[in-house]
Amino acid sequence: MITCYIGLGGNIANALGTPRQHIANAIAAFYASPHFANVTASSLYQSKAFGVTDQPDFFNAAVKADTDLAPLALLDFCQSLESAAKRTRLRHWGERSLDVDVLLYGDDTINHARLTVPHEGLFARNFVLIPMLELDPTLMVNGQKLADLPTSQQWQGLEKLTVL
Ligand SMILES: Nc1ncnc2c1ncn2[C@@H]1O[C@H](COP(=O)(O)OP(=O)(O)OP(=O)(O)O)[C@@H](O)[C@H]1O
Ligand SMILES: Nc1nc2c(c(=O)[nH]1)N=C(CO)CN2
Repeated sequence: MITCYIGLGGNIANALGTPRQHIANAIAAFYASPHFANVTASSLYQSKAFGVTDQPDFFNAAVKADTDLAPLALLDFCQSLESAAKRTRLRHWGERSLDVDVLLYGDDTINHARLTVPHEGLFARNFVLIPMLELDPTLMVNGQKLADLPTSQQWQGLEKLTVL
């Protein structure tokens, strides 16, 4: 079993539910699947949209779990959750009903056409870092203690998150 971190996000409702419901359903799927053990989920966070800013606030959360899935099978599982939420995605970095990303897969570095791990932008996105740190305040990635990042340059200019 490998410990993985998954990032969840979304900011628009569709016929199947609100972004909060989509995230809650996705978290429930990790608890329900036989491929995951020791599942823990962060709080839900709300933040201003990062990148493309003329869109509704995002909801984000993270999941930590031990998995027996290989990396690409884990990505398939994440994408099946997006499909189950009938993912709506309007533009690059734009509105979406549900985004499910593989953030970390053990200590592995993966550079595959379909999968980059650690997830690109992980270090620069507070809506990813803060939920991950809630799950493990001592988390290290590539020799970098994530808890040190909020004081770094990359933290500047990002909106403070609200715990719901
Ligand atoms: N760590 C990762 N987690 C999830 N998807 C990844 C990862 N690394 C690469 N990908 C690839 O990224 C592709 C696009 O993902 P997605 O549609 O969520 O785009 P995005 O990064 O959210 O940006 P966009 O705004 O263009 O949608 C996926 O098809 C997947 O193969
Ligand atoms: N706050 C926040 N902003 C975003 C997010 C997100 O999940 N949270 N996802 C995006 C597209 O991947 C673009 N901007």
